[in-house]
Amino acid sequence: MATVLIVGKSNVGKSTLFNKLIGKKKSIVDNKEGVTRDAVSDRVSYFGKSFKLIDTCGIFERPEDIISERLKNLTLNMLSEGDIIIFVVDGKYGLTSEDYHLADLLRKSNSDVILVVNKSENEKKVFVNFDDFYSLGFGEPLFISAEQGKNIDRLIEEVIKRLEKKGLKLEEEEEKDSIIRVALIGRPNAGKSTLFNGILERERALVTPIPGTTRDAIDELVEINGKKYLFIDTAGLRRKSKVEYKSIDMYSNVRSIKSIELSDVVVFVIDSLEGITHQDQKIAGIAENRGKATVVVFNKIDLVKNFKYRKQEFIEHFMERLYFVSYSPVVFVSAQERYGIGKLIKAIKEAYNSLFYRVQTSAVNAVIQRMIMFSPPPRGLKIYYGAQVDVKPPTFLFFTNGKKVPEFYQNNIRKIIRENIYHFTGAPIFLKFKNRH
Ligand SMILES: Nc1nc2c(ncn2[C@@H]2O[C@H](COP(=O)(O)OP(=O)(O)OP(=O)(O)O)[C@@H](O)[C@H]2O)c(=O)[nH]1
Ligand SMILES: Nc1nc2c(ncn2[C@@H]2O[C@H](COP(=O)(O)OP(=O)(O)OP(=O)(O)O)[C@@H](O)[C@H]2O)c(=O)[nH]1
Repeated sequence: MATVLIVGKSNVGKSTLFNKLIGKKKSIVDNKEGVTRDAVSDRVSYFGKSFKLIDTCGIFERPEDIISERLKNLTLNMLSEGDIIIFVVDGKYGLTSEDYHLADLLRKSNSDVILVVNKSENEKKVFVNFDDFYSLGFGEPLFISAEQGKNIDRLIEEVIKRLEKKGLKLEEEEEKDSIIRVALIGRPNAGKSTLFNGILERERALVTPIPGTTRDAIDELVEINGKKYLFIDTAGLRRKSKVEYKSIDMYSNVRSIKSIELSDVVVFVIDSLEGITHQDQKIAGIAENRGKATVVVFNKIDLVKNFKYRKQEFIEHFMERLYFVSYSPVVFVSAQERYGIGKLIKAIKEAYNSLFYRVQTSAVNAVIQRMIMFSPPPRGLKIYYGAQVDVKPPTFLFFTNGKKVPEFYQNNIRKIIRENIYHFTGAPIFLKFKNRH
């Protein structure tokens, strides 16, 4: 993967910039000098393109400081690893000998350098030192404010332009790993244990128990047809001693939410005789919110009289109560009679694959343009173009004129994507909007 390093003396805002570029909080930001101790690395994703970003530890001027010396050597070794170096200087306090020293090193190492003047929210102040920045010898500097997000997109675009000019491939690969993490969630007595045991038995699965993240949780790695599934928090499910675990907290919010967080696919087990409750709705909402794939299981269909003729009723019940995850596959099962289990496994796999599916930018824009024509956005709102920018969950970014996009129109966009490009069965679609200017 193409690699970009952030280099600069202490306290110029490297960690702040790193966080801004990756969009998460990862390195520690502190206004004491030398707080960033180790190099941190992560991926920057931008319109389906990505590169690896490394926040280097600071280079310090005092050779008598042993730790700093070690860090300095580390950084020097790293310079050779970077395809591009983002050299950060401080626009608020201007240049010091450290910056010139570092510039020398960078020139000697033949690195491709983008000079970035951070803390440039106050342009007047910056302009006092304008010539100084040129004198570093890296051409025209880019003035940014990591803290306020100013010119961050321009910086990313410049990085991408230069990386591509070097012939480096930036198209994102799928980041699927080989294990599908599954949580079985449902009210007490819905039949989760019976279902889990049914899966193990019916699929003649290979099972490896793994201690989970909470003290009394057990995750189990199950291999079905050569594919690995990690079932999250099966402590209450496997060999249930009814007295020990019965009902107490398998549906307590905290425990369910924890399981949801750890999983890729959430399987909602519903007792067909009881139907979907308010609690089920709440938990499904949480799963959707966290970007998890969902599968809905109506269990105990052996107890439903005339089930064959009543299937549609259940579907309608699902659409009414769980309309916000209406993209989920619905599977009818009798855990006790081991019926429907193969279909359930297929649905889990499909939902998981949807999480990672990527559609083409041209397709997104074609359908969005049509949508704008036939069902125009509310007055004052303009949507220009967009692209899928991420997976897990599939996330789309649209450029607008900055007007708020109402919820109903966002739902229209999702619907249009599902109906005309890819259905993303089981996966939520996240939307982001950005002012073009
Ligand atoms: N005014 C202003 N301050 C900033 C900006 N970016 C970062 N800072 C501040 O500068 C200080 C240093 O930021 P860091 O991101 O920790 O700097 P660093 O280069 O990683 O520092 P070391 O850990 O010492 O290497 C913090 O107090 C930040 O809040 C900016 O764009 N404008
Ligand atoms: N008839 C019928 N009974 C079922 C089915 N699935 C589960 N049951 C019964 O429903 C009861 C509850 O099943 P469990 O598997 O213990 O349910 P659970 O969701 O694990 O329950 P908690 O541990 O309380 O959360 C048991 O008596 C099961 O035998 C089914 O498909 N059909």
